[in-house]
Amino acid sequence: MDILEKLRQKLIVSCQALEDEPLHSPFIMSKMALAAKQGGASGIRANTVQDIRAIKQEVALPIIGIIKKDFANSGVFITPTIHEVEELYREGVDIIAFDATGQERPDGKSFREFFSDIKDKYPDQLFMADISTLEEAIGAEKAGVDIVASTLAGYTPYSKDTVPMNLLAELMEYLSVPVIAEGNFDSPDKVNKALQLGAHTVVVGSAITRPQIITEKFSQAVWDFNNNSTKRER
Ligand SMILES: CC(=O)N[C@H](C=O)[C@@H](O)[C@H](O)[C@H](O)COP(=O)(O)O
Repeated sequence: MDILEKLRQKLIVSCQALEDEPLHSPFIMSKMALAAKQGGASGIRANTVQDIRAIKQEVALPIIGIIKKDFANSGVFITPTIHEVEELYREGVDIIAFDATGQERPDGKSFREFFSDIKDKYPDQLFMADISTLEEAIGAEKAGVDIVASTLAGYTPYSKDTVPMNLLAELMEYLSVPVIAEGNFDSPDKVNKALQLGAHTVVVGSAITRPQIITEKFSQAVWDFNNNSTKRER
């Protein structure tokens, strides 16, 4: 069975912790991946060759690989240039994901130029386009990507007000390639709704693998309680 078929209507868990996050460590990400697998995940999304290598030692699940890299001259940070694609290809991942937004890229190329370079070089690799608008999604599909994902909805300056679920509904209407729901699908209800809308699969990250963000939600509940004037004293 091919990878896309294996992932159809399944859960993918994103196991990522950047350098400034408490769980930053390939070892910890590999254990997160194991926990995700035990909880029923069918795939893992991971950042950096080091994390991917550690995760492969721990679980035999399909991997969506990315390399995040910041450039001073560009807002594009998910697998931004052909160099990161080369690193991921050399390591070997089932799907390589990258920024397919309309933002200026660090190498000065348009998305189309970037994609045609990597497709020419690696014709058999599966490629996933992380987009933030319907227009970018249509452009990515036309360019020939294998998968489109809503990952960057809300993260580009011009998509700040986008509700990922609404964008997903639009993507389902206009695209023919498989669409992955990713980015703030942070509850079981939203995962269910995304699948009902026709998402090929759903990627969940922070709500499972970023404990500092999970804790914030509980802290907020405590803060709300303490700042509520109808609070009952005992
Ligand atoms: C914008 C950005 O940097 N997104 C990243 C993409 O790889 C990850 O940090 C997210 O955790 C991932 O997309 C899953 O989304 P969420 O954590 O909302 O379930």
